[in-house]
Amino acid sequence: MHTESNYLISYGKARVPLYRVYAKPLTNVPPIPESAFTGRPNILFAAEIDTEVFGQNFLPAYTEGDNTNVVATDSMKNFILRHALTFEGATLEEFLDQLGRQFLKTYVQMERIRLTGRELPFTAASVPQGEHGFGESDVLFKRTNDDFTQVSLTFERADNTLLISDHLCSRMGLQLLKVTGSSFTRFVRDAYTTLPERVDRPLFIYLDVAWKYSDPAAMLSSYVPSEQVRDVILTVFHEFVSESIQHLVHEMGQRLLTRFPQMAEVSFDAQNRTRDPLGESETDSRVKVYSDPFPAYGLIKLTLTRKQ
Ligand SMILES: O=c1[nH]c(=O)c2[nH]c(=O)[nH]c2[nH]1
Repeated sequence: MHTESNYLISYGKARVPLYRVYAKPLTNVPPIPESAFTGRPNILFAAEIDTEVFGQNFLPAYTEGDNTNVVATDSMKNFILRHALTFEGATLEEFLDQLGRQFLKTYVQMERIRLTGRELPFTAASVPQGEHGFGESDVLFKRTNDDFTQVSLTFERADNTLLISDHLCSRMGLQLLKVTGSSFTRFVRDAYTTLPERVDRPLFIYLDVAWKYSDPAAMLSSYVPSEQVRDVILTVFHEFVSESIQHLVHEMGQRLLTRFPQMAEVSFDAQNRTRDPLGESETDSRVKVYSDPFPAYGLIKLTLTRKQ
């Protein structure tokens, strides 16, 4: 006996790691004033891929133990790795676009699929180059815990074609500390307020930024590299004297919408990780020491959508 229920179900494989070597270099990226980034060699193309299958036709697997419409998640892992070998593109967006279409073409059992890719960041080692000083190795790469690209694409069937029904591109995990040139003053003061007004504070933020294209096809034809998005964020933070994180992310969002006309929307998740001042030099007021604050952190969000 089962109680009559509504079901929301999905299944898939999470965090399939792949390390593809000698992928196609990314070249001819149009330069922007805030960034030196115009491409990358892709000697090492490393990412983690998640698959999530949605629909109702595999509900019998849950309710009756009938796996007729279930694709083993182990096969999904093999499918991803096999296609990584033949991938001829240069971006995570292209890889997920091809992979999503191939999944739905191969498996009629899948109604809708969401693929998420997270770059595993590596940087080329800096090595001596004879008389030319130091330069980037073309064989040795160093795994970093740096910020990274993340892309999520959802594919579904429509009549006889496949379409991207949702997408989100992002740069995740930025951790930025600006030592001077940020303030936070004139906020509500009452019996609960202990925070002093700070005209100049060392602003430390954790930041994720995400964007959507007006037309998802522009992801391939008019690609926005997350490295350039990161560099726009760094430039704005460097230049702008903000009154708050709210003020800062708004300025970043406006600059991104101006710089990239193909973006329809940009959104931010910012955490305030500013440290508490613990000491100041008596001889040089620029010299200060900070330490960890109370462990809870401020959370600031913003979504900017281009007006039609
Ligand atoms: O930039 C900030 N925004 C806030 O909303 C806030 N609140 C707070 O205590 N410190 C800060 N800093």
